[in-house]
Amino acid sequence: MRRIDVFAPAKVNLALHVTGQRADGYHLLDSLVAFSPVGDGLTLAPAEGLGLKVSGPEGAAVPEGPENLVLKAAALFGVGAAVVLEKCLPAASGIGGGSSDAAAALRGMAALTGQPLPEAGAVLNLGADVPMCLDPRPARTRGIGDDLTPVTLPTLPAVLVNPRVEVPTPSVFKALRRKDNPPLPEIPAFADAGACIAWLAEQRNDLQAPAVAQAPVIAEVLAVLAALPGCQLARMSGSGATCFGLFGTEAEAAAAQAALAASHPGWWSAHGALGDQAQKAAPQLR
Ligand SMILES: C[C@@](CO)(OP(=O)(O)O)[C@H](O)COP(=O)(O)OP(=O)(O)OC[C@H]1O[C@@H](n2ccc(N)nc2=O)[C@H](O)[C@@H]1O
Ligand SMILES: Nc1ncnc2c1ncn2[C@@H]1O[C@H](COP(=O)(O)OP(=O)(O)O)[C@@H](O)[C@H]1O
Repeated sequence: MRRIDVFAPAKVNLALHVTGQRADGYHLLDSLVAFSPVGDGLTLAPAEGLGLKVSGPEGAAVPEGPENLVLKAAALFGVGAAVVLEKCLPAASGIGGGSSDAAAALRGMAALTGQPLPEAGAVLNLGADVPMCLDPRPARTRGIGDDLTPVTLPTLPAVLVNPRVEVPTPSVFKALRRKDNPPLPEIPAFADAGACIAWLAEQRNDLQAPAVAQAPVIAEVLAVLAALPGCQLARMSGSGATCFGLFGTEAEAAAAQAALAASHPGWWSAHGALGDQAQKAAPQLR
């Protein structure tokens, strides 16, 4: 029987500037995103009806019913499928796990059925982060996350850390004081990872301060990351609470993650070079 495997990479907001708010309450963003080789795995097979089984180390935190974004995405194709989600990314953590799962389900269902991907409006309806996760390459994202411009970035060795507190995205946006912050400047062509990190250091995540106010442990995560040998920049992703540290080499990032896992065994962490995961995320027929 045909079976499709699809990888759903974590999304990282390297910078996230909140530049305005629409009449419907959604915020206008100007963000630079890249994708991690760490993520969730989906397997899809033909079936009479639509069904989902969730497994994996982080599976207990996500719903298995129709509210799971994987089922909402798969339902857009109007045919049955048996889907297994291997959940490795912490849920509601600012690295778009649910959005990336939904995007992977769309890629997988298109491969399984031969149908085209749903139109842009239906994809965006699943979540503001789903369009950027559909083709997981570095991009500048504007609008509410749906206006995408591909960018070329050097790969960025990184450590991801989540202190295991959930900060709901709506409450972080609500707590934001200023909604009319300056956008990103023009994104230059970076000579190497060091030049990119130096430029990123001048940018911001405008959601970081309101997230820290709701979950002060995020400040501790940022301080611990910044103190790891070789860490050149520590920042929060999305609406948190996951933070990332950027390093000069993958060996430094791996060593830093090992040290952090030993000193803070209660925190989730992972390492890998942020960049273009489109190839790894392409549906594989088994
Ligand atoms: C903040 C970001 C940055 O990439 O990432 P995460 O923290 O979710 O990873 C995203 O904008 C989140 O995208 P996503 O999680 O898909 O959002 P949605 O489900 O569409 O919206 C959840 C809620 O977040 C708020 N929201 C979301 C996006 C946006 N541009 N403005 C908003 O105000 C709204 O209150 C909305 O009801
Ligand atoms: N497949 C899924 N994975 C994770 N969360 C999901 C999924 N489907 C639905 N959700 C719900 O979506 C919410 C946001 O999850 P997620 O997309 O991981 O957040 P974030 O984008 O902040 O990392 C959670 O509260 C969770 O219950």
